[in-house]
Amino acid sequence: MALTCQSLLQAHPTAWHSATTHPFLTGCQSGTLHPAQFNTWLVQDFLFVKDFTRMVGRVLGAAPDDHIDGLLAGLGALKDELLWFEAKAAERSLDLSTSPQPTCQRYCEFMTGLAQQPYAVQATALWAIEYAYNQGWQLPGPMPEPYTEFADRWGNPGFTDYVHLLAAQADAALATASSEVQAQAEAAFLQVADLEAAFWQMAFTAAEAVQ
Ligand SMILES: Cc1ncc(C[n+]2csc(CCO)c2C)c(N)n1
Repeated sequence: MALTCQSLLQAHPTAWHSATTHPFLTGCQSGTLHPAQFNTWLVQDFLFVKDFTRMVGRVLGAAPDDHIDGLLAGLGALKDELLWFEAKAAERSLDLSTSPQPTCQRYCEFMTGLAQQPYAVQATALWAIEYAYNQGWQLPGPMPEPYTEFADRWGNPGFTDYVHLLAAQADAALATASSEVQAQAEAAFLQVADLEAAFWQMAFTAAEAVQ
């Protein structure tokens, strides 16, 4: 039977739980997160999203005809996303021209390496990266200010629909993939889960020194 996004979630509940639940997110919800922790995340995630945009461009280059529309819509939304990150950073007087931390760097290198993988693997990783935020920002429950807009941005019905589309596209590609490619897709899913958990941890601890 072909691998699907749903079967990946069912096979790896612990890894996915670590990717989508973290004291960083519950700290936003309870109001106990230190601003330095949030600001570290904001700056590093801007750097991440810039590289993610390049990755989506490469996925588009590998996509079958009937996946182009959906990926183009995602790329269009990323233009607004990057401007929004810049506005949020300006509100907080944060300098975005900083270096990526090692964990962010590692995640960006993973995304660069995906270009060498078959489209089914790229589509699976793209879905997992987006779904991690779609779930992670919603799971703690309603977010108080100043985090409400962050949770709404990735929890709103339009973004949730987009993530469902990405899952359908990944499932379609996996349906005709060899067992070797399916195994590569599973490995990529687990790498995304690990990198997501590490990214939260990076923001949560990196700021301790300046608290
Ligand atoms: C570490 C990290 N992982 C996943 C995302 C999710 N994500 C990447 S780009 C984007 C905008 C819409 O496509 C979203 C929600 C993130 N931001 N940061």
